[in-house]
Amino acid sequence: MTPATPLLPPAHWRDFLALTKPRVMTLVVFTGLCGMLAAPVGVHPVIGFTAILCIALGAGAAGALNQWYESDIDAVMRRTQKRPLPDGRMDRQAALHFGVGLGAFSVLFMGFAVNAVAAAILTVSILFYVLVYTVWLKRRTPQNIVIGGAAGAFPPLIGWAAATGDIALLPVLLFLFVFLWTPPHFWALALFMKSDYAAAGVPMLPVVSGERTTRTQIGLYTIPMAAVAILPWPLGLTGAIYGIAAVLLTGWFALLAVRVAKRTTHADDAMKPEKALFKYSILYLFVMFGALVVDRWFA
Ligand code: HEM
Ligand SMILES: CC(C)=CCC/C(C)=C/CC/C(C)=C/COP(=O)(O)OP(=O)(O)O
Repeated sequence: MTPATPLLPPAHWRDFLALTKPRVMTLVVFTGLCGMLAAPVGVHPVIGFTAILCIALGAGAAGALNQWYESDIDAVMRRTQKRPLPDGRMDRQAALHFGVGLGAFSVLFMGFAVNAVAAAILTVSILFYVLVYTVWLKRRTPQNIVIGGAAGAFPPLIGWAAATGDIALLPVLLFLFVFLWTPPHFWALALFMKSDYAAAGVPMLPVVSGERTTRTQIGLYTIPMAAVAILPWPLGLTGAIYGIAAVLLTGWFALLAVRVAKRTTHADDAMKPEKALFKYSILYLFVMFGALVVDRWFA
């Protein structure tokens, strides 16, 4: 007989906030904002604000549903053990209702207040993160983040669509850029979090195929990522501000990726190259999208 689940008191608002993965989502929302600001048409500030709010709420909902589904894994990994569900600070039903309610609200609000195209892409990204990545692929294949990672690449498209009601070549390139950035971003982290994933039985690339393959794959994905990062400039979609920033920032990314790829065993660096690449990957995406907006507005 299964023991009855003890009734938990209502969770603190901070725990609901933690369910939305606020730190990761800042970059998701920022790329959405930059996608909107890079569009060739002005947006009414209220509509613009609403669109960004909806991306934030939708992404938060996706994060909550992800945590609802995988609290068993989160309970095993040191990095995630203190989350509200594995730590027993929140009732599972509450997390589920919060995620579904917030997700539905974000999509409907986007649809009614902004436009149907933005609402449709937001729906796809939430479903992609929750169903394709979390439920279907994460526990099955080391390609989980390659395919499922597409979810996190949609926000620039959503932001652009919120402004124009349409999609175009530049936001598609931005989608591809984040899509190709995700494997080096995540596998760099997975290299130094390998034992956590192994303990939880999650088939991340370093666990299944080993460190050597992961390092090579990071190097390989960096090549098309770099090409797509710079491409908007020669295509005339951006000016030299973005172009020069892209060349320099991407050059540094490539250098770090080569250091990760070449590393064979553990040397005594101040910081392991994979840790340096992971940290830089976040700063890199922030600055690249910032440079895009500066270029489109001031060039
Ligand atoms: C499937 C794709 C991805 C996976 C599996 C992944 C995984 C992770 C993990 C495990 C962390 C450590 C966070 C933590 O300590 O809880 C992290 C950090 C982070 N990720 Fe990703 N990520 C992915 C895609 C993205 C995307 C698309 C973005 C934004 C565009 C992003 C932005 C960030 C940021 C900003 C952080 C740092 C958070 C902090 O400061 O704690 N990630 N990522
Ligand atoms: C609606 C919308 C724009 C959604 C975007 C959601 C999205 C794909 C965000 C970035 C990806 C992310 C948080 C991965 C965490 O992986 P994980 O879930 O394996 O990490 P964990 O081990 O920390 O739970």
